[in-house]
Amino acid sequence: MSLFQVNRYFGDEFDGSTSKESRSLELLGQLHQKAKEKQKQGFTEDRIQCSEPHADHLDVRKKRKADNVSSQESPRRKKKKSRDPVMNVSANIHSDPVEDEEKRRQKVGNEMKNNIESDCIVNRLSEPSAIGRDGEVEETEDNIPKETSGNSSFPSSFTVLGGFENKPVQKVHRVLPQWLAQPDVIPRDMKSKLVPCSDIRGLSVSLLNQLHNHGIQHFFPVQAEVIPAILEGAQNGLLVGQAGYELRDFCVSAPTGSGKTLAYVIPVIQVLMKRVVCKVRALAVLPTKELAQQVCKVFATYAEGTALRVVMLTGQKSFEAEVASLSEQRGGMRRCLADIVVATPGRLVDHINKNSGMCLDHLRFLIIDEADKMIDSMRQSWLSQVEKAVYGTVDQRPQNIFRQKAALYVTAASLSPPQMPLQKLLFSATLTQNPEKLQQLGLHQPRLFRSAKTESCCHVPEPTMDSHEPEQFDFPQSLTEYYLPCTLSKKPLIILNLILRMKLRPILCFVNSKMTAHRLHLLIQLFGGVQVAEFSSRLSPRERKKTLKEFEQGKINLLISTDAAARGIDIAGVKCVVNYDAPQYIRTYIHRIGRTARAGKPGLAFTFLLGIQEQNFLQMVTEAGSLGIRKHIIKPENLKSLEDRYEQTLRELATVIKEENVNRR
Ligand SMILES: Nc1ncnc2c1ncn2[C@@H]1O[C@H](COP(=O)(O)OP(=O)(O)OP(=O)(O)O)[C@@H](O)[C@H]1O
Repeated sequence: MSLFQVNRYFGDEFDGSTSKESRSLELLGQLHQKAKEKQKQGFTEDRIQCSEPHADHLDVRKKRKADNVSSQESPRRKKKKSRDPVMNVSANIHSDPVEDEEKRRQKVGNEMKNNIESDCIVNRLSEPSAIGRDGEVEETEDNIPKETSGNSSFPSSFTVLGGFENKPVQKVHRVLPQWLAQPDVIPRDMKSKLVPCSDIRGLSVSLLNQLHNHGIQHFFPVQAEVIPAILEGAQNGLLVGQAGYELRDFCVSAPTGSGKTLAYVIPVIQVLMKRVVCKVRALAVLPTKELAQQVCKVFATYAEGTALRVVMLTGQKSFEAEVASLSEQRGGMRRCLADIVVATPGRLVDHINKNSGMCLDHLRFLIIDEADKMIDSMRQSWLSQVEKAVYGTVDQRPQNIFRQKAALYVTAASLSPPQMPLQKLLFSATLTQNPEKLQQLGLHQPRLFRSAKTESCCHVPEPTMDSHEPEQFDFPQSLTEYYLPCTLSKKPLIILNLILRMKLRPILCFVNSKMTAHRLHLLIQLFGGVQVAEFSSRLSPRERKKTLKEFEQGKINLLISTDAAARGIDIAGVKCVVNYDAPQYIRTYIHRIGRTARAGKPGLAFTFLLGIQEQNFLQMVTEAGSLGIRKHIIKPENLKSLEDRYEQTLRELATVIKEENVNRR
């Protein structure tokens, strides 16, 4: 017995009562009838088209012409065309009725096949490599223009891909504003361009004495350029800008360690020392607590012997203690206790919003140090909060004749009442040359001071919109840069070799994470022979301060740090910087290596590079304007004697880390 019985479907009308033969004959008859009807229909349509000229008429003639041409074509091509379902209609009319059933079934199959073929052709059009591989495809290629242009057997719903003209995209050249394109040049050579302090006009004797007492007889080039420019703007005193106008803002771009801090500390002290009433007139904003602390110390040093008071707002003290240092209540009045405020942006905003004693109505200087970093933190909108606190709203403004007003176009109305100037002073070793970024700072008629060898060297490469051209920076002249090709496993041995064998100490060593800083510090501590410490956000601000002090005092030979110490930190006597982990960005590299070779003193920078990092890193550094980075190879035999001890230390380290993890839980 068979598992399946195969029955044939004869149509809806077939009820099984008539015999199969008579049913077939009946169907054949129906087919004949349909064929005759179709033939008649075609005949009538032809006659209508002949008698009534129509737009389609031309198409039909073209089609017929194409049919005639196709009849003269090669048999292979003919065969291909005969698969077209449209062409098959007329063939069916004159065919043998017995074969019709079979052909009908084939027709459906052919239609599907033709559609698939058309698809393939369309797809091949977008694949130039596929065209012309064999005769058939070449034939298709010949037909493309005819078929896509209108009367084709192609289903019109297909979109033909490709065929776009490959036009070269033109570079959009931006024109830099004049102040960026033509800056005031600061000579690069720090040693030969020193200017005696007494040559700068407008500095008081007491301030000159202070400078002398701190071993400064000459100003560095950046100081010699910027100090007189700031003093000049303050010739009219604190209340009115030069000739009654709002003052120009300054941007200063000079290498690390070139003395930018004194370039603003000295003139600000000089201008403010004549003040009568204590008000916050200078505000310096810095990205980290350590930097704010350092700058605050410099301000305090040079404010000694004057009535000026310097206050720091970084969160190192409690909020209440900071509030008390800013103002006091006396006789029903709030009295300001700070002339110069040095702050980090977060803490500053806290005081603006929560401390009623924080009054910026009389602010004369807004100093933004590490300006490029501060632009990055602009999302915190600290600057707009400061400006709001300075200019206030119309109703909040005090009714005195001198009032702070945001700088506008100069008109008779804008100059009455006289404007009380607020001048922004921006400083960085890696100041952006991107006008759009600088625009975020709302600068008023800015003036740029930029370090360069000669005036002609000060050309700022114009950025193009489509290519992110690398920015160029100035590197310290007294710095020698090296890179050390190495493998991951050899890195700890190499740093041990630098400090134990080559006697390069103190070393400031940078890593990319606080975990690496901690573990490398443990490893070297366990190895012995080196006074090592770590510096990262793992430590409290108090611990960090203590560590930096000990490093400065020479109690620590090797300080392993994250980028927390990369910017601005001024530690005297750092002879060597090591990039244990290569920095990812050029700005990070410039600030890290800038912790040595400061104030014109010599310094060394070593960067450990894995094979995979070498090419990109060297390209990045060269494009940024490095004075030259040399290869330094440490011979494997130099590391050999350290290896046994190192292996043992690694095992000890594993135990220590395990214990640490247990204690943490
Ligand atoms: N005229 C000068 N004579 C001698 N030493 C100076 C002079 N000016 C500054 N210095 C010293 O040079 C060192 C670097 O100065 P400073 O920290 O201001 O550099 P910087 O340009 O701000 O560097 P960075 O970009 O890294 O912050 C400091 O130790 C400072 O005391």
